[in-house]
Amino acid sequence: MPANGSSHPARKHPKPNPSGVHFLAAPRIADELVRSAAITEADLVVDFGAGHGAITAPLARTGAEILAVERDPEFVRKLRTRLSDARNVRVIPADARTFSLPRKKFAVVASIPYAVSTALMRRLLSPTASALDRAALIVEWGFAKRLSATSPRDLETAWWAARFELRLVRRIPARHFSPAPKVDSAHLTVHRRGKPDKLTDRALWTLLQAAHRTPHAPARTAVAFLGRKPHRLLKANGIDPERAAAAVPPPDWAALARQLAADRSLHWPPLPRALREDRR
Ligand SMILES: C[S@@+](CC[C@H](N)C(=O)[O-])C[C@H]1O[C@@H](n2cnc3c(N)ncnc32)[C@H](O)[C@@H]1O
Repeated sequence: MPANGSSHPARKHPKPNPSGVHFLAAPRIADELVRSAAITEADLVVDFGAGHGAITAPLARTGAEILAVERDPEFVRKLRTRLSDARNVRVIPADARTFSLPRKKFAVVASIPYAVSTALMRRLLSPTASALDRAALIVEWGFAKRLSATSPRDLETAWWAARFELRLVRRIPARHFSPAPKVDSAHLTVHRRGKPDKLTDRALWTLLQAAHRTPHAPARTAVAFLGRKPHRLLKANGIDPERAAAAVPPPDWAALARQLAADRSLHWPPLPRALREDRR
């Protein structure tokens, strides 16, 4: 075993790796990842792209029920051998993009393959029916920066950030993976902000859509359609009416949506199907 404590020695020079498989070669980072998700015996946890079990093994030690999802049959075989004593781990040969997500509350702790990051986050964070409670993820650095930005750059990210707290915990240098990828990664945590009712979700989506239709226009123009006094409405909710609509933090739009949803004289269009259920 190499000095870094991994069974997969880190290479000095990145080799071409078209499959995008980068094994975590730092057990300390895997432990931190698991700890940051506060996993207990009561949890159901999915590890997407389990590989050789760098994250599955410390997850197994928490006593939680673990679903280790892996697409590569060779890795599945090795992982089953490695974790044959762990009765709380089920190794599932499946594609993360089509695997049936649990219907009961679950957490995700995983180093997700870069190539499927967006598709997977969309499945986990977009549908109101998603039972995801929290996640601790290793993702590509740029992706983590984009997701955790105070002002999301697009409507989809704003929807995610309004309903989940997306926090960049720290940068993880490429040297901690084997083979080392070209770019650094990040430890990103995800926590559900609460379970809003259906009307609040509909009001939120309508507000975010309006804000991102003309992202640079002042927030007051985004709420003009409501036919209320935009200045007063926004100020009462701690939103600067002159601030660019897309720069208003999504949780502020969510607070406004909660208030507006309580007003039964207002009507909100239904959510698109992709925001109600998982469309694999
Ligand atoms: C970045 S590696 C992480 C491996 C391991 N979790 C670790 O941290 O060392 C990504 C893993 O995801 C697997 N993978 C790639 N695409 C996948 C997909 N669509 N569904 C499931 N697993 C996938 C790869 O085979 C690989 O094992």
